[in-house]
Amino acid sequence: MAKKKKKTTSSPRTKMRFSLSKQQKILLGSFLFLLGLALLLSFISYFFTWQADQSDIGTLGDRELQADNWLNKFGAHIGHFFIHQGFGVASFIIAFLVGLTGVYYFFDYAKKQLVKFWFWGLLLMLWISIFFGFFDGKATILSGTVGFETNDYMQDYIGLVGTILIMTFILIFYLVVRLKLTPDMAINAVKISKKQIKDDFGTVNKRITPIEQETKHKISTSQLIAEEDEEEEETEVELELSKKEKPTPPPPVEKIILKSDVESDVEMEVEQAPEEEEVESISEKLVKDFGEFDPRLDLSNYRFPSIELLRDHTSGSGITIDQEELEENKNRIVETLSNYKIGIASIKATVGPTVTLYEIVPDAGIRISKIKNLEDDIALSLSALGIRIIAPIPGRGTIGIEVPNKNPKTVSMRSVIASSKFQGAEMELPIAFGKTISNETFVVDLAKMPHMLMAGATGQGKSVGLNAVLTSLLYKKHPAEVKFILVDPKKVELTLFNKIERHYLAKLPDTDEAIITDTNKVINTLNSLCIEMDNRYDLLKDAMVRNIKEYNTKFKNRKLNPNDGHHYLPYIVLVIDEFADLIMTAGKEVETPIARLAQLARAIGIHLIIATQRPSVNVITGIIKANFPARLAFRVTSKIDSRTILDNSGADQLIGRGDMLFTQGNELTRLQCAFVDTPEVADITDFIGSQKAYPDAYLLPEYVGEEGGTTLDNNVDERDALFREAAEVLVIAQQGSASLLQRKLKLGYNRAGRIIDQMEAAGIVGPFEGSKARQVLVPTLDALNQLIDNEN
Ligand SMILES: Nc1ncnc2c1ncn2[C@@H]1O[C@H](COP(=O)(O)OP(=O)(O)OP(=O)(O)O)[C@@H](O)[C@H]1O
Repeated sequence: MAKKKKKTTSSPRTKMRFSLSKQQKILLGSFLFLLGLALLLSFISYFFTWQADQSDIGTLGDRELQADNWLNKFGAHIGHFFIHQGFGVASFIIAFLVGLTGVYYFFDYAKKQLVKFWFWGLLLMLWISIFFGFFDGKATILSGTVGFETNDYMQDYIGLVGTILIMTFILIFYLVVRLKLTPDMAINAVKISKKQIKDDFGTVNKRITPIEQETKHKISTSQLIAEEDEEEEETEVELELSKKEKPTPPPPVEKIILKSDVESDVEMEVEQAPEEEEVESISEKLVKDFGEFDPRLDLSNYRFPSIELLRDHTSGSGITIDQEELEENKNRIVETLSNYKIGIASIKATVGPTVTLYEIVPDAGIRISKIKNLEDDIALSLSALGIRIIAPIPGRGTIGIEVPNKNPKTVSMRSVIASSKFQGAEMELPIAFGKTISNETFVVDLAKMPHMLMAGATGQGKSVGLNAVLTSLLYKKHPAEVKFILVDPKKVELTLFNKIERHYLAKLPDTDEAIITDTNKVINTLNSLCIEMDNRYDLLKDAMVRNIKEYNTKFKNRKLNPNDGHHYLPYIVLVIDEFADLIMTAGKEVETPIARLAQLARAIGIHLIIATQRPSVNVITGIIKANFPARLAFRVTSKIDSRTILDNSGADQLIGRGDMLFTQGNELTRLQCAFVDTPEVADITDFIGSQKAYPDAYLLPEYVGEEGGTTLDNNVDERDALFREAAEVLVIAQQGSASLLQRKLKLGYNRAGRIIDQMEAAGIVGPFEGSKARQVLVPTLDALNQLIDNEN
C-alpha cells in the first residue's frame, strides 16, 4: 500500500520531465517555422528548375557544381525527394504542416488541434497524390512516385472500379468528418447559388459573407440581439431560416358535405382547425445561429497561469516511510495502553505528509472513553506534540491515534494543482487545500460550503491557507467567472493581488484601490454587496430560476435578454483576513451585513471566507457561526478557541506549519495545507497582470453610507446624545480623531464619524484633513462650555 502511494506522488514529476520550457518552445517553434518556409521555397522553385537540376542529383558532395533551385543543392534534393520520389504537388501540404507546427510551438497553443491538422493533412496529401497517379500514365511531378505506385498497386489488386470506389469513399469521409458537410448543406448551397443568380438579375440583395458571419459569432450578445433586430431581413442566415419558417399557408379547410336522411339542399361545412405548428423559439434560433453565449469571449486570449510558475518545495522524494520510527511508535502505543490494561487486537499505520495515523482495534470489552481519557498519557509516553485521538473513527469502527512524523514533508501547491483530482474537478469553485493523512489531494467546492470560517494563532499558516484558496481558484477559473473582494486590515498580506485588479477583483465605484484596508470602506463594501445580492435575487426571480448556476445556463442558452438587464453573473468570493480587528473597530456595522450575506447569498453565488487569529466568542458570534458551516482551523492556543471554531477540541493539538482540521458540519478531516510561497503568488499575479484585462475592476453597486448624507447643518436638536461628552474628550486630548472617540466612548465607527461631523458644524473641530487628525479649534474645556452654552 505504501509503495502505491509513493507512485502517486511521483507521477506529476514524471510528466513534467518531458515538458519543454518556454524558451525551448520558442526556439523549436522558430526553427520549425523556418524549416517549413525553406521546404515551401524549395518546392516552388523545384517546379521551375527540376529539369535543369536533374543531372546534379546525387552529386551533393561536389562543391563545384551549383543547382538552379533557390535553395541550391539542398533545395534540389529536398524537392526531388518529396515531389518526384514522394507525393508530387501534394507535398506542399508537408511544408504547410511543418510551418504550422512551428507557429503552434512559438505561441504555445494547445497541441490537440495540431494533431488533427497532421492527421487530416497527411490523409489529404496521400489522396491527392494517388488521384494524380490515377490520371497520369507515369510517375510525374504531379503525382510523385508514391502516388503513381500506390495507384498502380491498387489497380493490380482491386481493379479500376475498385480504386475509384475507394478513392470516392475517402473523399466522402474527408468531406463529412473533417469539413462536416451534410447533404442538406449541399442542397442549400445549390439553392442559394440559384437564388444568387436570380438576384443578380433582379434586385440587389445585401447579404453577409461567411467571413462576416464568423466575425459576427465573436461579438457579444447584447450587440447580437440589437443587430438581430435591425438586420432581420438582411442576413443570409435569417434568409435561410425565414425560408424554413415562412408561415406555410394554412392547410385548406377540409370541407365535408353532410347529407342528411331528409333530403335537403342545405349543405353544412365542417371546419377542422389545422394543428398548430411548433415554432422554433427565438433563443433556439439565436443559439443555432451564433452558438451558446461564451462569457470568456471578451478575454478570449486569456491564458491560465502555467504550472511552471509554482515551485516544488518537497526536498528530495515524496513521502518516505521510516520503518524504525513506525515500529518505535507502535511499541510505545502498545506499551502505554497495556499499562492501563488495554489490550490491542490489531494495529495499522497510514503515513501522511506530516502525521501518521495508527488505527487500533482494541480487545473486546474495552470502553472507548477509557482510551480517549488517556490522550495526555499517550502523548507523554510518545514524547510528541500534536497527538490527537479519534475514538472511534467515524464509519470504520477503529480508534485512531495521530502521531506527528519526525521529518514532516512540505506539500507543495504545485503537486496539488497538478493532481488529476484537482485538474479533473467538475466543481463550481474548486479549492485544493492540501493533502489528507492518507496522502490524497483534498479538493472541495467553495460553492457547496457555502461560506467558511478560518482560524489559527499567528504564524500557523493562515495566510498561506488563504493564498492556497486564491491560487486554486486562479488556476481553474477564468476572470469572467469569478471575482474576489479582498479585505486586508493588516495591509500587507494580500497586496500582491493588486496586480490582477482588472482581471479578478471587484470594488466600489470611484475607489482607487480594490484591496480594502480601511474599516469604513469595508462597511460600505459589505452594504454594497448586500445591494448586489438583492439585485441578483431580482434577476433570478425575473428569470424564474432558483440559483446562479441555472441562471447562467439560461443566459448562455440565450434565453435571457441582455436588454432587460440580464448579464452573465460571475461568482463573488469575499475574503476577510483578520476579522477580529474589524469586529473590534466596527462591531454591529460589519456583523449585520455579514450575517445577512451569509444567510442569503449562497444561491446567488456570493461566498464568504473569514479568517481570524482570535476565534473568541465575541469575534465569532452565534449568528455568524450559525451561518458558516465550513470551518478550517490551524493550530490555536487553547481548547476553548478550538471549541469555538470547530465545536470540538483538537485544533489546540495541531503542530502548526499548515497542519489543519477541516469540517463541513460533520466529521473532522486532518489535512496538511499546501504551501505556496509569496514569490510564487507574485509570479502568478505578474503573469495574469501582464495580460489583456477588462477596462476596470468588476464594479459593485454604489452605496451611500449613512455618514454620506450628513450635512454640515449646525442643528442643536439633532445632535447625538453623547455630543457634549465627545467634545470634551477631544478638547482634553486636543486631537480631533474619530478613533479616539471610538475607544474612549466605545462607539461604533459610523456614530463616531457622525459626531465629528456635528462638531465640525459647531466649529469645535476643523475640516477633514486626509490621514491626519482634525485640528481642535477650542483650546480649553471652559471655552467649550461657553461655546455650547451660548448656542442654547
Ligand atoms: N502549509 C505549510 N507548509 C509548510 N510551512 C508552512 C505552511 N504554512 C505556513 N508555513 C510556515 O509558517 C510560516 C507562517 O505562515 P503564515 O504567514 O501563513 O502564518 P499566519 O498564520 O498567517 O500568521 P499571521 O496571522 O501572523 O499572519 C510561513 O512563513 C511558513 O514558513
